[in-house]
Amino acid sequence: MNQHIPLTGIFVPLVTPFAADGTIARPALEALAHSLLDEGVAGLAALGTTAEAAALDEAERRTVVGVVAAVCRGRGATLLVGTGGAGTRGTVEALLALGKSTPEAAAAMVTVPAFSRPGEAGVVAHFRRLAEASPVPLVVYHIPYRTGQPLSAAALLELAAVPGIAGVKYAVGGIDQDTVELLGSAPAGFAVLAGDDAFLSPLLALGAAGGILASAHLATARFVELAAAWQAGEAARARDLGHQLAALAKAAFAGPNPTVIKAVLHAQGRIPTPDVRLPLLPAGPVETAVALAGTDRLTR
Ligand SMILES: O=C(O)C1=N[C@H](C(=O)O)C[C@H](O)C1
Repeated sequence: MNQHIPLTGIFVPLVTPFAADGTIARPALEALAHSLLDEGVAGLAALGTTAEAAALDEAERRTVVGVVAAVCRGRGATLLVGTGGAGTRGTVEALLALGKSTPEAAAAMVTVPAFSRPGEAGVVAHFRRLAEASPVPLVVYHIPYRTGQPLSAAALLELAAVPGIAGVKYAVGGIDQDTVELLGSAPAGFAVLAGDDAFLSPLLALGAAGGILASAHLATARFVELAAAWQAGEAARARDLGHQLAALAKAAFAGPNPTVIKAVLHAQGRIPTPDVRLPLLPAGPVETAVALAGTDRLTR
């Protein structure tokens, strides 16, 4: 098992930039990764939802991980890699392959099995099996509005006690009793990372270790500043900045992720096209202009 690296701060799940011919724009991906690290993020996540991982073929996924891993290696940054699928056996195989190909990955981000709705006990058994077999620590990616599988605080705390499970990317679309219970009872060393951009600030206020956030492609240094402000207990400053960044996140998610973010990155000249792959459709001009203006307000 990999050295257990503390997962704190802001992580950006990178978009996959495409060239005009539809291939992966490797130089743009590399430059984007460097620019985010220059702005102070703790690390990068390859092959998140934001990367359109489901629309990439196996060779393209290898390319993305290779580029992002090389940047993280060179910069001493923490690397997370989205891995696995809805089945336990296939996910074990994917984790073993990740351990071989990318042993420096600090953790594999593994989604709660989608679509089969196995129930809480099934989810816990799934992750126990993965953690036993995996050469890489796991971050449970809990996003019930995508997977269809809710989890109580009790189930998440059961997962938190499993050796080899380093944290949870928490994206339940709100804050409720389970959220408060989870953050109040999570063991030391288990990282609760915000995965819903609009709820980053309140989750940090409740004690989250950081966040994995697509909208942190934009106004990156301000997201880093927000995490640092909550860490330092500067509540007034953090609260104000948190509200501004929540507004930016709302604009960045006005279309399906990552359509608006790609459009803004393209408008900023940071990626060669705003292109996304079907079934996603490109962001419209209005959403793009609103998110671009919001980014400009926070970065000027
Ligand atoms: O790719 C990710 O990781 C993220 N995906 C979420 C989603 O698309 O639902 C959003 C979050 O910002 C990061």
